[in-house]
Amino acid sequence: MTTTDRLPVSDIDPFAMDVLEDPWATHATLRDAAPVVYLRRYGVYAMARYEQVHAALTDWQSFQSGAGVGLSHFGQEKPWRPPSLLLEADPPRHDAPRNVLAGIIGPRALRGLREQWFAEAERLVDEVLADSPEFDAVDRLAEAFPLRVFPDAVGLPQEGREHLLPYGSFAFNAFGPRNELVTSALAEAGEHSAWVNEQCSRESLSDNGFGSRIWGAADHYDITHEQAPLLVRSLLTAGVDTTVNGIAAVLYALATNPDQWQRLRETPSLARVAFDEAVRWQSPVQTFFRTATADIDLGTVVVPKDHKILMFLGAANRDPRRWTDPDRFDLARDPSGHVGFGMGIHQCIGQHVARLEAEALLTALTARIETIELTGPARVRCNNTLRSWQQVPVRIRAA
Ligand code: HEM
Ligand SMILES: O=C(O)c1ccc(-c2ccccn2)cc1
Repeated sequence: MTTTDRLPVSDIDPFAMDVLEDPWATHATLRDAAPVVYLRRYGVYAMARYEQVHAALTDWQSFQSGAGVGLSHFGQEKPWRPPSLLLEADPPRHDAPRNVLAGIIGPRALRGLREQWFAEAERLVDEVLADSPEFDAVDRLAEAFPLRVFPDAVGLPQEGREHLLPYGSFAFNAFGPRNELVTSALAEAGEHSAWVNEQCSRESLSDNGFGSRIWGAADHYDITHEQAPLLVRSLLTAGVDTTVNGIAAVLYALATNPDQWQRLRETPSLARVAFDEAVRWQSPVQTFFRTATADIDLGTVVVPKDHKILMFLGAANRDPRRWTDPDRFDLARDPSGHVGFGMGIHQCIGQHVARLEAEALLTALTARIETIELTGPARVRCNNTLRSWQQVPVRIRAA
C-alpha cells in the first residue's frame, strides 16, 4: 500500500482467482487501508467499508448506473448486450420499468405463489430424503428448487431451461474484467443469449406468468412494447444464479453452524432471518460498480468524473465498524440494513422472490431433517461478481 499525494493506492487484484476463492482477508485489507482506495491495476476507486458503500448506493445522482455497473464504461465501450432498463438506467428512464416490475414481482404480487412454492419445496425435500442421506446440496437443493419454481412463474416453456444458469453466470462474469472467466465462456455465451432473447418474446411466454404480465403492462402503456422483452430479460438474467447462490449460502451456513441449525429447527419462523443473515454473511453478490457523474470530493479523495467506483458489498456486510462479530453467522442478529440486496433506488427488486424461495425450502427442510452437516470441503465456483458454490457436500439425518 502506498500513498501518492494522500491517495491510498493498492495493487490488489480483486478479480484474481485466489481472491475470488477466498475474499475475506482482502476485504479486511481494503477496509483498513482507507475509506476509498485507488486500485492501480484497473484504474478504479474501491470502497469496502459499510459507510462509503451505503453512501454511494444511495446517491445515484453522483454515482450513476447509466454508464454500466461493470468495469466497462458504456460511453467508451459498446456493451455486450443492450443495457438493462433497470440496472443500467438512471431516473427518469429507470422509473417506469421499475414501477412495472415492482407491481409484478413485489411482495403483494407473490402472495398467490406462496402455497404452491411451499408444496413444491416439500415434494423436492421428500424426493431427496428418499435417496441417499449424503448428497451435494448445491445440485439437489440450491439449483434444483429455484429451477423448479421460477421458470414456471415467469411462464417459460420446458425446453431449453438448461441455458439459464450458464447465461446468468456469464452475465455476472461480464461485469468484471475480461479475464479467463469471461474469455473461456465467450464461445457458448452467444447460444445461451440467443435462447434467453427468444424467451422474452410475447409468443414464447405462457399466460398469467410474470412474463405475460410484463407484456400486459405494455398494453396498458405503462411501458412500451419495445421495452417489454428487455424487462423479461431482466428476470432471466438476475433471477436464477442469484437465488441459487443465496440458497447455497444459507445451506452452507447452516451445515457449518450446527447450533444455528438447531436454533432454526426450534423456531422455524426464523427462516427469513436465516436467509438474510446468510446473504449478509456470504454476500452472493460480492461487488459491482458505479460511475462518477462529476468530480466527487469524498474528503480524503476526489474521484474524477467518468471514473469507475468498485463497491465491495461483501466487505461492507462484514465491516466491524457496522456489525458486531461480523464474521459470525448468527440468527440472534438483526441483519436488516445489510447491503447484500443493494440499497436505494436500485435495491434488488427480486428480493421478495428470493426470500419466498428460501423460506419455502428452509421450512420444508426444518420440518423433515434432524441434522445437516458438511461431509467434505465445500467448493467455490469462481465468478467475477457472484460468490458461487460449486459443491456443498452434506449428510442429513431425517427427523
Ligand atoms: C439472493 C438473491 C439475490 C441477490 C443477492 C440480489 C442482489 C441484487 C443487488 C445487490 C442488486 C442491486 C444492483 C445495483 O444496485 O446496481 C440487485 C438488483 C436487481 N435484482 Fe436482484 N438479487 C437477488 C435476486 C433477484 C431475483 C430473484 C430477481 C428477479 C426475480 C432479481 C432482479 C433484480 C433486478 C431486475 C435488479 C435491478 C433493480 C434496479 O436496478 O432497479 N434479483 N439485485
Ligand atoms: O436487469 C438485468 O438484466 C439485471 C439486473 C440486476 C443484475 C444484478 C447486477 C449486479 C448485482 C445484482 N444484480 C443483473 C442484471
